[in-house]
Amino acid sequence: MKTFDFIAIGGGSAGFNAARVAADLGKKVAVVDGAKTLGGLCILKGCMPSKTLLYATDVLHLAQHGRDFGLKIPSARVDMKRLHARKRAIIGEFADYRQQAMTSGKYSIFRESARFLDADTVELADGTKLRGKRFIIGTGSRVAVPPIPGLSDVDAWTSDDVLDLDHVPESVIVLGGGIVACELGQFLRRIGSRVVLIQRSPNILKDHSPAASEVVQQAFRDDGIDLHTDTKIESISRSARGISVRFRSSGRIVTRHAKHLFNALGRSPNTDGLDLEKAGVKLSDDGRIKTNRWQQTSQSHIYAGGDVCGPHDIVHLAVAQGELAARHAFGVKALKPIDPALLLNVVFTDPPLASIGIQESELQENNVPYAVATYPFDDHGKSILMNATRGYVKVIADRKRGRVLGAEIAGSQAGELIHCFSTPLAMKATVHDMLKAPWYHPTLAEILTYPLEDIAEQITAQ
Ligand SMILES: Cc1cc2nc3c(=O)[nH]c(=O)nc-3n(C[C@H](O)[C@H](O)[C@H](O)COP(=O)(O)OP(=O)(O)OC[C@H]3O[C@@H](n4cnc5c(N)ncnc54)[C@H](O)[C@@H]3O)c2cc1C
Ligand SMILES: NC(=O)c1ccc[n+]([C@@H]2O[C@H](COP(=O)([O-])OP(=O)(O)OC[C@H]3O[C@@H](n4cnc5c(N)ncnc54)[C@H](O)[C@@H]3O)[C@@H](O)[C@H]2O)c1
Repeated sequence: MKTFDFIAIGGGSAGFNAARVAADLGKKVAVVDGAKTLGGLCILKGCMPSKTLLYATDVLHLAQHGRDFGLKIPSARVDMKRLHARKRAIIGEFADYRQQAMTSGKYSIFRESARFLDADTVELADGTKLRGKRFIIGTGSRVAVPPIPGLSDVDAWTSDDVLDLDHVPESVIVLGGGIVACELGQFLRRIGSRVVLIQRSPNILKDHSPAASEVVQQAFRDDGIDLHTDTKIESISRSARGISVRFRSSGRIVTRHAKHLFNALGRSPNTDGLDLEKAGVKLSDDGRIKTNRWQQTSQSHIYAGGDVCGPHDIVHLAVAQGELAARHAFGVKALKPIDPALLLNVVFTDPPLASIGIQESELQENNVPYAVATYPFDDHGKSILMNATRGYVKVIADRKRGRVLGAEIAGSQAGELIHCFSTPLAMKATVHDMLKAPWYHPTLAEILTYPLEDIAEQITAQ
């Protein structure tokens, strides 16, 4: 049996980065991954393919609205074969780069799935047994199939299928209103499909404020998406018209038909088949692996990172968790746990949403006084000339000193603009500190000075 200082089970964002750090610390490392293609979700079927496609439909949408800018663009349409080929080429390059890094000899790679025999040993599907002094479990997540009558009987698409389309589907019913449903539902609509989107809660993107969700909801309605919120799906069935979904909405039963069904109802952690009980690794109530602030599971030498433990399926967090776990496992000094007060979230719809830090709902729940100011994009020079007038920016700060606690942006370039707050939040800066910085004119970023100035005035007036 081979023995390693560190074994990463799963070579995605969490496992790969944990293994890289452990190898850099001079440890003997193994990565075990049972996937047909190495690279992990983000590169192969998550962030990168989805953003390649969404960027293309952002360009398409601008071209189709050329008239608004005084341009004559006779027609702009998607060429799905070319878009598909471009996505494959880009993802192929990213995957090659990652695969080279993984097979460079820095650590041993085992292309099999693993399961625990006990807290120190894993067995691979080919029967190989590996002993580890420390482990990280980074096995990721898979699409969930909730118990909705009929859902498991129809051949529903997942995000994997939508990301690999090489034609425009005539019509699609999207189940769910989370990030996957919204990003890819809008993509489908913008390439020309008829899209119905059915969300259970009163708003899509329910992890964001209702006001931010409404900015995207209005854009979806204007795009022609048949949007239904506050619903309860009763049943799904196959019909002569393809797929039919019956759901309750405002006390009425509504039925919608489409050629295809897209299940975007969430993801579940990949814990099945790992025999975690043999290793003594415990799960939380939500089925994810339970970890402490150093990413240790209930067995202190077994760590977990990424979607398998959460609490958020966000790639920079999976990377940070993997790196932290490896450093902690080998006693690197002066480590800091991941700060939940710096949570950063971006939704790549058009317009996009982004938030960082503590949001108003959390402060209200905890009765924490705060100062807040918002400013609309339709009153800002640069966004007006860009015809990007939907939405607003919001800054939240502590009421005494004006320390920035959080920000929310619903509108053009939100995913880029929100990073104006990353360093100030990490450095515990105040609105006054941020106002000392130069802000170039005319830029979109300059809009942020208005809520910052508003809060500075609120504090002076106290
Ligand atoms: C459509 C889509 C778009 C997304 N877009 C974004 C985005 O824009 N930004 C963002 O931050 N996040 C995004 N995400 C989320 C992000 O992709 C994930 O949070 C992240 O990739 C998870 O990384 P991970 O290391 O936990 O898992 P993965 O990258 O999934 O890695 C898990 C690895 O474990 C392997 N494995 C599983 N079981 C076993 C086993 N028993 N033995 C051995 N190996 C095993 C798998 O083969 C896989 O390679 C998106 C997700 C989706 C679905
Ligand atoms: N831009 C990004 O960072 C990005 C992009 C894509 C995915 N992701 C991550 O991937 C993860 C998975 O995303 P997701 O959108 O698949 O899952 P999700 O859990 O975020 O969303 C699922 C949605 O489906 C709804 N839903 C559940 N059951 C329902 C029912 N019976 N009827 C109607 N609606 C129902 C839920 O209310 C929820 O809004 C997320 O955690 C997300 O953070 C991130």
